[in-house]
Amino acid sequence: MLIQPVDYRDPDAAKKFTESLHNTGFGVLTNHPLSQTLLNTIYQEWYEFFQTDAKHKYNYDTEKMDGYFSPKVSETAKGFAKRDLKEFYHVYPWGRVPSEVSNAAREYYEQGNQLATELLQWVEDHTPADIKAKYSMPLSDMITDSDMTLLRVLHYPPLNGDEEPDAVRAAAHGDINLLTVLPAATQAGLQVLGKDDAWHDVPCDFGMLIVNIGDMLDEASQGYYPSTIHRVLNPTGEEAKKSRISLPLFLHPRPDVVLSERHTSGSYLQERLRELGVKK
Ligand SMILES: O=C(O)CCC(=O)C(=O)O
Ligand SMILES: [Fe+2]
Repeated sequence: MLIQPVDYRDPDAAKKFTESLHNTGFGVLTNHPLSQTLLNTIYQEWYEFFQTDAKHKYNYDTEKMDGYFSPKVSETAKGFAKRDLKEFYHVYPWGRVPSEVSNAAREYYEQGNQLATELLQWVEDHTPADIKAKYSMPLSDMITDSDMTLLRVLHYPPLNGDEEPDAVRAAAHGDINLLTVLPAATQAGLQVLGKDDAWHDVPCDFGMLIVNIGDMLDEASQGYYPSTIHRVLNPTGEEAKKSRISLPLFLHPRPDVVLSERHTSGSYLQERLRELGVKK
């Protein structure tokens, strides 16, 4: 399976990009409008933040889910026994941002949310009529005034060899939300499970933007846009001595939005968070 990067400036970008999402659950954009300077600032200052004990002042709120998730509470992917080798911080528009970092993450949240909104419109415009007829409302309306979209700043620490056997940076999982927007991280490692049942590297050259479908859009589109399983591999050799920082933005609808006959966005999220072991 080859995920073919699409140039955001191509007049046919929306068509090519949504075809890729339909066929693979993933799409990759080049020449996207997100500021690389802003991304570099975030990678640098949050890397430094994760090196300090200050992070513990912001331990995550078990109800609202904003704040810092240490490696001890980090997610266990559905069906796995070992926790992922990662720590992360959830930024919500109404939530806490550490005083140790600048406003860059909030600025990026705005930019990322705007682009995600445009890409969701592409998805909607290229949904076949029979599938579209089953959306409870236009996709763009599902996110209007939503304050559930979250920016996750992820730090995968260097591996020192005493990790539990079988523990990986991110075990195979699908995302919960509608769409995920993920700028190329500071290191390779992201792979997607193809229809051929083999793992494939996701193109991740510097400056690329990776977008993938989450379970909520899979549910609402009855699988037309498939949520695809992905993982982050442990690096080896010299790469293992380095941290990896990545920055997924998870686009979420309002909790009251009806996704399907079975689920609202709210009921779906609560079920999935319990499965991940981060919520009781
Ligand atoms: O770090 C990455 O490249 C991907 C992270 C991811 O899949 C997630 O947090 O859901
Ligand atoms: Fe993911």
